[in-house]
Amino acid sequence: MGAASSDTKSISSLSSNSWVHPWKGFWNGEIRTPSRLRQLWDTGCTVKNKLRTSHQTSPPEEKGAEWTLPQCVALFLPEFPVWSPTTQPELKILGCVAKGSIGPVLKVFNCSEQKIFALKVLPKGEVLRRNTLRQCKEEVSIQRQVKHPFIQCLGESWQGQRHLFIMCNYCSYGDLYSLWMSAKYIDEDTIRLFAAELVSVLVYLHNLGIIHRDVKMENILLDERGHLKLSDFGLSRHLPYGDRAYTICGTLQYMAPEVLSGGPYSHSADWFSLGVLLFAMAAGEFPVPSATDHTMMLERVNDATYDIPRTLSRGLSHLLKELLCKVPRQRPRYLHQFKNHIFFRGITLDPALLQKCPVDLVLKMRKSEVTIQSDCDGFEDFDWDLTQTLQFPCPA
Ligand SMILES: Nc1ncnc2c1ncn2[C@@H]1O[C@H](COP(=O)(O)OP(=O)(O)OP(=O)(O)O)[C@@H](O)[C@H]1O
Repeated sequence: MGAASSDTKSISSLSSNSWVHPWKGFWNGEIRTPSRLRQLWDTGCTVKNKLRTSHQTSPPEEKGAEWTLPQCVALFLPEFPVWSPTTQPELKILGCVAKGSIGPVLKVFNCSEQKIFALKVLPKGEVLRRNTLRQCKEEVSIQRQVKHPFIQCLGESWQGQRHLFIMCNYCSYGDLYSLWMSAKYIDEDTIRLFAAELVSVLVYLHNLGIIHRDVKMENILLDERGHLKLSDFGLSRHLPYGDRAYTICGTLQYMAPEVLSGGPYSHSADWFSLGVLLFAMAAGEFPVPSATDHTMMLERVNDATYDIPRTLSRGLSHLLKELLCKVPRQRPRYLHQFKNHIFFRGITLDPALLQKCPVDLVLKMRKSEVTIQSDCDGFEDFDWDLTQTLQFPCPA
């Protein structure tokens, strides 16, 4: 299949220097809550050591006293609650599915539910160092809000001593990128079905006022019936219709020119990314070769004429040209525009009906199940027994 993307890592323009403030606050600040978690932190200790020694500094038992919740817990609430020992599921690590940008994605077995899940592990220190706390909370809050057959919805999220955990259903057929790399050819019927599923997802998200900002093959998982699940809401945000965003973020090869130039941009940037994705699936290579930074990438996108292979149908060629249009407001974005589009003639855009269509290509390629590595990127134990270690009531 086509050329591999040389730069498919998600980027964000958030300054790497700006971690200083949240990190400082992490140690110094106090958040007043009526919790009994108090006096946990002695200046200069590591998070781990502090938690280990916390039982030696038991809080007073005065009734009505106001207690201090340590920032290393409070900062991540309420999106990442602390679970009490009785509600913690027993998880067994089966291996590492991928090394994510901040932490690994693990395959775990939930012994109580007898079911396999994917678990994203985010080290708290790394989240703060990269100044991505707000983004992590937004990721969870958006994934909790959305319910759609072609979206990877959130199972659970919680925090431990040093890590944040985000648990989702496990997709055993991996992601669209692996399928694209291993398939010699993706037929137009399969592309149409995938495109229809993604159109229904993006229209749904945009109607909720959510922009995904990282639509790419690696972030689209395949379920056991071969249907798509849009995942990784790590760069998503709430953006009410009519509002504009300015952060340069996403994955270079998929970014719309208005994102590469620093905005203003809106939901239509997601439609451009879909255009790049469909082009790559149909043509076997990306419309524009990857550059090393966003300035060079912008130059390339601005100069691009898009050589759409003549072998593609008229409908698909039209759709690609429209989605890859450099003028954001001229890209299609409403459901009726897609419903009436020649490429979608004869196919429904109703997610419930789409789910019933078989995806032969994926089912034929069942063998290409995800390879699991035993090396879990340094992650060894679930340090989530926060309340057990502290012997205090759970604040969440
Ligand atoms: N529910 C899941 N089931 C199976 N595999 C998954 C699941 N969630 C994620 N993965 C795998 O893990 C990879 C990384 O996941 P994800 O994109 O959510 O993490 P990330 O830290 O944001 O990584 P990146 O920054 O590289 O996108 C995915 O490309 C996919 O291959």
